[in-house]
Amino acid sequence: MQTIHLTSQTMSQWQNQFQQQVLAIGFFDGLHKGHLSVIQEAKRLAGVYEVPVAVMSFFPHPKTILTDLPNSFQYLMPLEDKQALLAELGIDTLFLVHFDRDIASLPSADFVQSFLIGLNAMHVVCGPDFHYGSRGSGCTHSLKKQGEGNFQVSVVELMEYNGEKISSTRIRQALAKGNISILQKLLGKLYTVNWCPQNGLLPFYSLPAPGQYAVKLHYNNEIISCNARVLNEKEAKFTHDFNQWSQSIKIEWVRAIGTL
Ligand SMILES: Cc1cc2nc3c(=O)[nH]c(=O)nc-3n(C[C@H](O)[C@H](O)[C@H](O)COP(=O)(O)O)c2cc1C
Ligand SMILES: Nc1ncnc2c1ncn2[C@@H]1O[C@H](COP(=O)(O)OP(=O)(O)OP(=O)(O)O)[C@@H](O)[C@H]1O
Repeated sequence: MQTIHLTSQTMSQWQNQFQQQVLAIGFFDGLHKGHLSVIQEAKRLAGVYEVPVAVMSFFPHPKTILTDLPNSFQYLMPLEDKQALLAELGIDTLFLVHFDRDIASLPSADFVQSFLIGLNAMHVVCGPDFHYGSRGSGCTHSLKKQGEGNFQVSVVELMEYNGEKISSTRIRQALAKGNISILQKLLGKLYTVNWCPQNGLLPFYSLPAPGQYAVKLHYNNEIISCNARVLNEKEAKFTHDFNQWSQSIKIEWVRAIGTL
């Protein structure tokens, strides 16, 4: 998978540089089940048309740019994990739009013209609540109108769990409550963070609320079950001593087992 970094300043040089493609669009933090249905539909359509499939995502998260508290945003995964998962899913190109105030102030029609039509998108796939353009004014209806004559739009069905939308926000809220059991239902797999034995939690991951948890440590093709005590947003202690390990450890959060 290739990653193409786009900014509002450099966008003009990418116009008409790509062959026709199907494009899934959104931020996609954590790549939960709702995101996967968008991406899989894009992949399916690309197979039908026999064209490449792309994902367009943004970085940093729009909420970090459009708020007074940019550092309080809790990401679920860093860009490298998103890239690795998208590559595994068979995506050909990741268009990564650098989200800044210039992009945020772009009217929805201008965004569609240079970022979607300009990249030769022939079919765009999103969820029913996708928004874009300044003040998030563009929606699935405007996307269809603005794409007319250039691309079609497919809006996948909203994926829910227990009658509520599966969303990155819901996953962040579940983590903040230490509600680990629901994460697997929303993500389709255990929530995972990367941990450096020397420096602790790596950037762009979020720990669950303070408390005790059963976890699985993945290191050098070995899986070790142990317990974790999360002390605060950045610190946790583990019942397995891995201080001598040199590489980062993948930690899967299996279940909550009690308060501190
Ligand atoms: C050109 C453009 C301008 C945007 N401007 C705003 C904005 O002014 N305010 C806002 O809250 N979000 C803005 N967004 C963010 C979108 O509302 C949305 O979060 C983003 O496109 C990712 O879609 P998703 O959240 O559905 O994944 C903008 C997005 C784009 C592409
Ligand atoms: N539950 C869902 N079912 C179907 N599509 C979804 C679902 N959640 C998100 N999408 C779609 O996936 C793409 C990426 O969405 P986005 O990153 O905004 O996810 P989100 O979970 O809604 O995030 P947040 O909670 O941070 O707003 C968008 O096209 C969005 O409409």
